[in-house]
Amino acid sequence: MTLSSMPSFVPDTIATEAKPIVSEAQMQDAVRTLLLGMGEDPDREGLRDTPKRVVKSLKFLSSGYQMSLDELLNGAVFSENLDEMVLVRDIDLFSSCEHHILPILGKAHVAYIPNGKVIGLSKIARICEMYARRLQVQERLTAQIADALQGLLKPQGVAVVVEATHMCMVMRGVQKPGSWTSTSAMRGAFAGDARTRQEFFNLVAHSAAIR
Ligand SMILES: Nc1nc2c(ncn2[C@@H]2O[C@H](COP(=O)(O)OP(=O)(O)OP(=O)(O)O)[C@@H](O)[C@H]2O)c(=O)[nH]1
Ligand SMILES: [Zn+2]
Repeated sequence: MTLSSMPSFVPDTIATEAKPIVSEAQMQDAVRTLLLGMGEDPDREGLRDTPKRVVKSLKFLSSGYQMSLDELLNGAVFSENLDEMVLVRDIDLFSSCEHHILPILGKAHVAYIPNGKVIGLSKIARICEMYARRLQVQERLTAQIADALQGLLKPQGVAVVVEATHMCMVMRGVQKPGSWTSTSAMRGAFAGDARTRQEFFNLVAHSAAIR
């Protein structure tokens, strides 16, 4: 099964009712335990506020679970009788891999062909951010961005390419700095029409040529 034909296999939001309530203090205690496990002294001056900082940081990096498409969209979908491709490329992405909670750093290129509706350009980047600020695998992040746009705009098609490097493959584990992973999700015309897909890839490649 190709990525483009893969169904979206993870719910858009995580069911809140099933989630245990974990207090900020419990989270900080857990970080303190991790520091002890790392052979550190959590009471030394430099680390005294670290549990608090780490919890704050983790909450930010997972804040995408608290966001909704409706909220971030803020009504910025406009009726337009256009059918030319819109591409926003080189959207910086900072996500966290769900296996190691280490950074995934990269860029997204997102295109769609309208079908009576266009979306505020910044909202495309905001959609990328919402899904990036969750624990992710790159393939799912890519598919979620595509499916969100497909659902919101019912466009003629959506294409998303994500190029990223995974710190879990760079700083640890297999230790391969310089390795980049490309994932794509094609919907509608981009999945069904090779020429449309090619036009998208040409535009994305052009972006690489001018950087
Ligand atoms: N498909 C996919 N795999 C990922 C992603 N991020 C991390 N991984 C992989 O998830 C796998 C987890 O493998 P495990 O063997 O369970 O974990 P590990 O012992 O830490 O593996 P190593 O990274 O090989 O040391 C690794 O191969 C990672 O490279 C991602 O976004 N997509
Ligand atoms: Zn990882």
